[in-house]
Amino acid sequence: MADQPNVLHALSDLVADRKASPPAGRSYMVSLLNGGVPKISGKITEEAAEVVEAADEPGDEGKSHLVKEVADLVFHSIVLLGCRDLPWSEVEAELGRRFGISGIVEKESRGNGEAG
Ligand SMILES: N=c1c2ncn([C@@H]3O[C@H](COP(=O)(O)OP(=O)(O)OP(=O)(O)O)[C@@H](O)[C@H]3O)c2ncn1[C@@H]1O[C@H](COP(=O)(O)O)[C@@H](O)[C@H]1O
Repeated sequence: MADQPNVLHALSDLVADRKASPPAGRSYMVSLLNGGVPKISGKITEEAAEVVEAADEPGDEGKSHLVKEVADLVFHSIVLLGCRDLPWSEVEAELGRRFGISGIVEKESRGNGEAG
């Protein structure tokens, strides 16, 4: 699975499956889903802080740590989306919609001021 390009979709599908039919055994995903938005949001806050901490760690070890922390953040974000019955494909579609549009232009189109 780790080498497959669509692991994000597979994880998103798994969240929906776990939500619909929680397995009998231990499942971290199910423990997150049982805690709902407050629990998952708390983990996302923690994971975001860990990404920031890892961001400027030196060398290859620091880079490897940063990758792991970003993976944790993305994983928990996918679980949050699933908790709200949203598939990862909605995020991809939104990023696809924005692709090629300057962030400054895109933010102006939201009607709430300048980017950055
Ligand atoms: N991709 C993940 C995944 N990424 C991160 N995690 C868990 O997220 C948690 C991260 O929490 P913490 O940061 O508190 O962990 P930590 O050990 O303190 O880490 P650091 O603080 O050192 O960064 C750990 O328990 C990780 O195991 C994940 N748990 C599950 N998955 C996927 O979800 C699938 C289903 O999982 P279960 O529902 O548990 O079977 C698995 O097969 C995996 O494919």
